[in-house]
Amino acid sequence: MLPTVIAPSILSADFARLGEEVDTVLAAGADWVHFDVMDNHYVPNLTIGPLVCSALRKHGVTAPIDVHLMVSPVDRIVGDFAEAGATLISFHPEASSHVHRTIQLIRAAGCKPGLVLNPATPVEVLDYVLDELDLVLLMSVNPGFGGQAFIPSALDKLRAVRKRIDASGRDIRLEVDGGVKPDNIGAIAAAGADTFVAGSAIFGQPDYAGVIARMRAEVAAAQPGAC
Ligand SMILES: O=C(CO)[C@H](O)[C@H](O)COP(=O)(O)O
Repeated sequence: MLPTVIAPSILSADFARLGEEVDTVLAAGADWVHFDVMDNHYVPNLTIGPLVCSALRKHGVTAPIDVHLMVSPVDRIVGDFAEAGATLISFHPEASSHVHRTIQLIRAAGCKPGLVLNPATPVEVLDYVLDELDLVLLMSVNPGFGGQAFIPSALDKLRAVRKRIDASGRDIRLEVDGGVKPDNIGAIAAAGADTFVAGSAIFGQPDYAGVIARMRAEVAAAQPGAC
């Protein structure tokens, strides 16, 4: 199992103070910045684009920026995010006509590619492309909004994807996103996730460090050896 990554989703941050919010959450122990891009087309919401990613880099953010594209079509925006400083870029197979080509495009742009599975997307979508990926992002809510409840069937799906990743023998991260909280993160970790996105659970509390520490402790208890 790869070391635990806690990736707060800035979707729930105070956008009027975004640079400060990101500095605070990283100082509180977060590993990555999870950057949710919504286009009001693939999902019914509209958020932020490459300009904001680039502004965070100019502000001095050096942590990995984990860009989750909820955008269709996806290919033409990949280069802009790579130039803006994205570290990882994940996309939904439903938003690409040629999934393998989009993965190659992300890697050629110098970023790590990830594929995102919605709650109703079968795990078979990973067939023939898993070995090309650095990350599988499993949605435990339907994409589009923060603050939704974790869909319990995501646990079985995590176990199924974990088996495939282990069988591949490659260091592919298994990330989960949606409704992740201190009181369910242990079960999520036990099901095989190593990378945890949390928006409202972290930014909705005054003590970011306290929430992140509790999350890490729950993961470590569920996955002895994780840190
Ligand atoms: O991608 C997302 C929604 O599409 C968000 O990252 C996700 O829902 C995180 O928010 P929360 O932790 O509040 O559920």
